[in-house]
Amino acid sequence: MVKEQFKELDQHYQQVGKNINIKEEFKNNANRFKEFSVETKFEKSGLFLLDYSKNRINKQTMGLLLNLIDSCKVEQFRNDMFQGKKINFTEDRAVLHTALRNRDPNAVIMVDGENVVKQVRNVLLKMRSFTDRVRSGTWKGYSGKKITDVVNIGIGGSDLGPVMVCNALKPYANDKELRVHFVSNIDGTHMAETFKVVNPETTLFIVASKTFTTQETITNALTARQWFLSNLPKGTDEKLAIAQHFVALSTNEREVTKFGILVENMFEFWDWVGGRYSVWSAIGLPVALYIGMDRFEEFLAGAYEMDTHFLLAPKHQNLPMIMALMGVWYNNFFGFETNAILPYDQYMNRFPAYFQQGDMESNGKYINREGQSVDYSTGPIIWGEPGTNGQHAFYQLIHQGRKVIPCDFIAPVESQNPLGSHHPILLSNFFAQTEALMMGKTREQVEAELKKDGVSAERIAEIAPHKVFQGNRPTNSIMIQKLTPHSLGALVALYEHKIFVQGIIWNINSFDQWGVELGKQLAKSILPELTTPGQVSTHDSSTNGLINFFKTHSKL
Ligand SMILES: O=P(O)(O)OC[C@H]1O[C@@](O)(CO)[C@@H](O)[C@@H]1O
Repeated sequence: MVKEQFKELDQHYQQVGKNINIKEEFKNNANRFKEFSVETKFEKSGLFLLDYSKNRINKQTMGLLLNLIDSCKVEQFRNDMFQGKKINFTEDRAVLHTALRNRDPNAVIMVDGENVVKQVRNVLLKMRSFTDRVRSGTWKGYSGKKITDVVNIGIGGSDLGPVMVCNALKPYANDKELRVHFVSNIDGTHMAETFKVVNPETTLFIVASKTFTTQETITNALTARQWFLSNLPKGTDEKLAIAQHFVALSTNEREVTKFGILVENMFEFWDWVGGRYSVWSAIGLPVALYIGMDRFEEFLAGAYEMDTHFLLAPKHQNLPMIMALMGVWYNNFFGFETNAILPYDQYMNRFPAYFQQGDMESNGKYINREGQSVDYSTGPIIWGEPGTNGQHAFYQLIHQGRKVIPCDFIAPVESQNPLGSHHPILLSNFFAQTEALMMGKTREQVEAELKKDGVSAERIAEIAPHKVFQGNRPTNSIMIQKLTPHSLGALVALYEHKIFVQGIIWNINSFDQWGVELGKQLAKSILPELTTPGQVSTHDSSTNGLINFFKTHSKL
């Protein structure tokens, strides 16, 4: 049964859509690029070009896809989100990561009778004062030395965002002055390797956890505190030392205090900030420490520009809506189940990973807003690596595999490191890959090339089929002027709103994450079994077998 709003599109897909050949579409329409691309210039985030012409669409397709925006009431839900309505209905929460970056001095966004914008701005002021003190050396460690290293202890949205942004905005930092390190995995290696490279005297630990109950984070934080205290010179005031070297980012003051971090060293955020949407909040403190508060606020401002675009741009020129509709077209009609994000910028090396959580934790669901199981596909599998590296790893499958992978190619016009001919070479690959994926290479072209190279007819007959590229492989190309705090903020917000639009079209709640609970629950019951004597028989034979293999051979 096709979702009611998909009916017309499904007809179009069956009659026309599934046979669209992009190369043919270009041949028959010299204006195709113009008609299926959006170029916009943001005041601060600069130029943005979305070229979606290399997709399996024609004008009729786009018209029908755009109808989904109306038939699924996307704009109504969007306005509800921005206004603080509790659209996260399973947790009875508003969804207001947009409030965190709202730059309108007169903004009023009410949640439970409070103007949340005031709270947001108070925390930003506190972050600014703190980062200024740490970066200037006014904030000292227990031995009177300035902070040289920040260790952010967090996982999921309390890690991936700061990691991605610090990597992407490294040109705006000064590693000689202040380095940031990230510990997320409960695997002791993560903490142990970090201890090797930081000096407790000059290290600031940030315990980042929205709930302040996440097992990995609290365990890592306790280990860090123990390591820190064990390195304190005899007679040092431990409470004072903790106060100088540990801060918390959380919504949970009670647990923060219980851990031993002073309330004045806690940077708060709120339950209407989803973990995977929290980099704009106090969770962004490591970013602000690394690149400075001014740059962090530029990052916020870039996102605010994209928010405004999302609110005001007509749907046929609305970047998040178009990106979302391309994804729905492939996910729900072609059955292409993954989406590769391929940034041609080494600084964006953690961008795909960031949106693995952002997208898959938002839309990896099967129950709709009415509590029923849906019978259509929802969130895609998100993956990707920077270009050109991916070309030497998985592009074989993207070009000639049986699975079609819709890809987002992203590149800056300007490099942060204009070294020799590197950037033109990088961009020549960026341009070539989407052309090759779309055009392919016919058998005739392959044979003509081989013949020209003097290859024997017999060898041509043998090798030619392997060198044919079917083409018609869909891609989006996004070009920005340069990777800056502004443009990165806008780009991240673009993807956030793409995810939002798809979730509304799929009629699911993109803002809870009940699916992460069962594993945690079972892990909690297994943990004590690993250290109590004797064999385990409380599980299925596989889990019992695995646990007992571990217990037999472990030195624990
Ligand atoms: O910030 P915290 O509360 O420690 O949660 C960390 C991460 O854990 C989750 O899997 C939820 O449990 C992600 O949604 C979240 O970003």
